This record gives sequence, C-alpha cells and structure tokens, in this order.
Amino acid sequence: MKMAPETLIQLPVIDFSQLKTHNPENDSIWESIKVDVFKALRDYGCFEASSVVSIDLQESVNDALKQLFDLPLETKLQNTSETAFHGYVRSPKVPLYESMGIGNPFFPENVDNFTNLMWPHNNPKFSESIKMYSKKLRELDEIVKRMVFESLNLGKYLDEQMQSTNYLLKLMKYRAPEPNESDIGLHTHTDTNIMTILHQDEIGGLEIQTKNDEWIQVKASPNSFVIVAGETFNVWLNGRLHVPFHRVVMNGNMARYSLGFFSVQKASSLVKAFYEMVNEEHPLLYKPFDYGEFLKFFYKEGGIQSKFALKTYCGVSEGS
Ligand SMILES: O=C(O)CCC(=O)C(=O)O
Ligand SMILES: [Fe+2]
Repeated sequence: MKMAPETLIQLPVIDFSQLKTHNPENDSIWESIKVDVFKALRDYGCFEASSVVSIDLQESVNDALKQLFDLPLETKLQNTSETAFHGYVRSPKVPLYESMGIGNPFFPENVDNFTNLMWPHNNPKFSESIKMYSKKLRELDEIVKRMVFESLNLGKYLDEQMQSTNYLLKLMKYRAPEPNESDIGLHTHTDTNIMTILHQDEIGGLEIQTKNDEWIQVKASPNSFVIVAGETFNVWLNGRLHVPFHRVVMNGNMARYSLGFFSVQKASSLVKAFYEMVNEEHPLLYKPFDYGEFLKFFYKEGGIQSKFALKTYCGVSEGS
C-alpha cells in the first residue's frame, strides 16, 4: 500500500546537558546554545530542551502526579486559592481537564504546606521530588531568560526582572474523552505570562502552531521540556519573539498527565517594553499595563478562549 507522504515539522531540540560542564572561563558552549535558544524563540516561540533533569527524578514526579490526582475529590477541593490556577481547577469549558497549583515551589515551606494539605499523614517522597524538580526548573528558567536578554544586549535588566517574578507549578491531568465527547483537552491559546516550561507524559497530545499556521504534534519524550514564550516576555521585547498558539488534543483511552512551570510578572510593576527595544524600525506594539488588571479583563472576556486578548486590551493601533 502506498503511504501518503508525511511532512513532519518538528520543534527545534536544544541539548542542555553540555551546560553542566560549562566553564565560565570558556563560554563557547554557552554562546552556541544561546544562539539556538534565541533563534528558536524568535522563529517558533518554543523549543524542546533535552537532558535537564534525570530520568529518575522525572519518574518520581510522574508518580507523584498520579498519586495526587488519585486523591478523593473532597481532598483535592481543599486546595483553594484566590489566585488564578493556584487552587484546584475544573471547568465545564474544559471537561477533560483538572489542575492544581503550587505557588513559588522552590520555597520548601510552600511545597510542605501543599503536601500536608493533601496528605495530612505526610508524604515526604512527594514533597522531596517536587522540591528538587522545581529547583531545576527555576534554574532552567533563569538560563533561558539570561540567554535571550544577552542576545539583545539587555543583560543589565535580568536581575530586576527575576526579582519581580512569581512562579507557579501547575500539575495537570486530562482524562480520556468518552466516545461522544470532543477530544480537545485544552483549547487553542497563547500563554499570557512570561514563559512556560512544560512536560507531558508518554501519552502526548500537546500541539503547537507555527508562524505558518501548521500544527506541530510535540513528541512525548521522558527526558525533555518544551519551553514556550508567553505574551509578557514578548511585550518586554516589543514583538521580537513569536508567541505560539498551542492546545492539547487527546488520543486513545488513557489519561494524560502534564506539568507546567509558569513565570509570571508580579502585579506590583507594569508590564512594558524595554526602552532599547522601541525605535523607528520597531514601533511600540503594546501600551504599558498592569498584569493583574489585564487578567481581570481576560477572564471576563472568556479567558483562555479569547485568542487575541492582549492586542484588544493594550495593542497600539497602526497610525496612532
Ligand atoms: O498540558 C499541557 O501540555 C499544556 C498546558 C498549557 O498549555 C497551559 O496550561 O497553558
Ligand atoms: Fe499554555
């Protein structure tokens, strides 16, 4: 039988294992990864980072996720929060999806409090793996941002930006759809935060749209993360990155587990383009805005389903 030719587009894959042996005296490894990271975020708005955590640690975290979502609903509902996505989330708009969040998870007490709420008799294995994992993801987040900032000669701003960042570790489960249900796990959206680090289990299902509107099915890989540029990052850089639409499509009849490490600008400072990023060739794209106020607008307007929320909210119209 003749098979139809397959055009498989893939995400750029960047190997981070070499950075472990990186010697600051000899920056050639750093410099070469930096070039790849910036190109990937500019052209795709995302890339796959391989070899960031050990397979063992990833496996303990996968087990932890399953244990967590297997808890009785009453227990999961104990995790409440005023802050979006920090509590237990279920919504009729995304019936296959449920999530739980841990704020700033590299502070041990935040993980311990969460663990004690879910397992009053304690679960040290859960909290230890989540702590170790979050520490690694926090390091990766800073490395990627440093590389982008250096690529644009903005290195002097990095520390200040890192100080005004909050983090959220979001743990997610998608159940398999019933025969008559839609297979959409999460609708097409962009991330409005700064940057997201995603991991999906072997079920796969994450799809990312290219600049040419083609969908890439992200291969599930036990030992890698997908880094996704968010709207806030692109506002800082006045449009120099691509912010990709993405979604989750469920295949087969198995539940899918995934996890996202979101960096989010604190509400105390305005989201705005760096002065150096605005010039005749790159006129200002977004007016400065308060992230908290934007989120209120975003959720009122139907949230994750309003595809161009940021442009509507604070986009500078042409000619103005
Ligand atoms: O579950 C996933 O792989 C993607 C989740 C996602 O895109 C999000 O939470 O913004
Ligand atoms: Fe997303």
